[in-house]
Amino acid sequence: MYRPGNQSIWKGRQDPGSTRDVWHQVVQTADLNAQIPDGFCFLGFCSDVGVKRNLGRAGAVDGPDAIRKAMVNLAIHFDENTKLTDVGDVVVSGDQLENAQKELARYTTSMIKNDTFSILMGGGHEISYAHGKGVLDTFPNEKVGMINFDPHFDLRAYPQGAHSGSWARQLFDEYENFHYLPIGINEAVNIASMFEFMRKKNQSFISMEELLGESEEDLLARIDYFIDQMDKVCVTLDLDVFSAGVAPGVSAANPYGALPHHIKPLIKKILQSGKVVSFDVAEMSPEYDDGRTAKLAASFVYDVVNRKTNP
Ligand SMILES: N=CN[C@@H](CCC(=O)O)C(=O)O
Ligand SMILES: [Mn+2]
Repeated sequence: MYRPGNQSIWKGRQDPGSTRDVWHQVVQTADLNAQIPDGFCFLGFCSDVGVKRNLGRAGAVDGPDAIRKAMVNLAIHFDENTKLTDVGDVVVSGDQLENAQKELARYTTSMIKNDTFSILMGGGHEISYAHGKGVLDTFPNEKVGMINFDPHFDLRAYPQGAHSGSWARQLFDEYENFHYLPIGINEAVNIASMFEFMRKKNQSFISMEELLGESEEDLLARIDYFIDQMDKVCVTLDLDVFSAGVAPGVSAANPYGALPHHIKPLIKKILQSGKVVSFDVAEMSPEYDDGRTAKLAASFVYDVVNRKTNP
């Protein structure tokens, strides 16, 4: 079920005389069924059905509003030509995850076709099946690469339906033009058959050891190598790639994770490739947060908007 953007959430700090300093002063709201706005659109996916099906900790259903609230006071460092629009949420009705994923994919396709940059906000990582499907349906004859910042491959089987740990497997199963670069893979939390799956599909990955230990230059060379072979790229940031110390508000809190400075320069460089059509941030779970994780998620939304606008 879709619901349009709600202007009442976009309020925050208001310094005397200030009219255009912070995001809540410029973010508009819209109904995607009436018009697809230009610029950047924020679309939430209110779901933790996939997390529950994957036996994770529930709570991500309220993730989109938590991220929005952390975005309201972000500083404006772009000009009047940059439009930011909150286009609301796709909400899972009951257990109807697959229907909601199809709906989110359709809206994503519509936005990309309009040349609108979609920033999708989860919600469990099942958001990325919908995100990937939306991109792949838009470009059926092009090589589409998804870069996933995540300790998990998310290549699990899904005999009882889609879930938060199956989305990449589903995209491989359904699309021959899907290509995948996971970054931050922790061997300890991925079963051996997933490494074998990646080998058979001829896909590479960057481990957590490499993410934390290799030079930025070497990491960027590996990422560039992947992007060079793709026609279009989309990015998903699973907040559980971060250390639990900086991102407690997720289902699978990470004892061996990255810090923001490991990932920020990589995402900035990926955005500079000019091939990125959309971005999602997944697994925001306010239930376990004290505000830290939502602010971290918002800081990446900030980077996406600013690096796309001032590369
Ligand atoms: N999106 C999450 N996927 C992980 C969850 C791991 C966990 O709950 O501990 C996975 O299935 O591996
Ligand atoms: Mn994960």
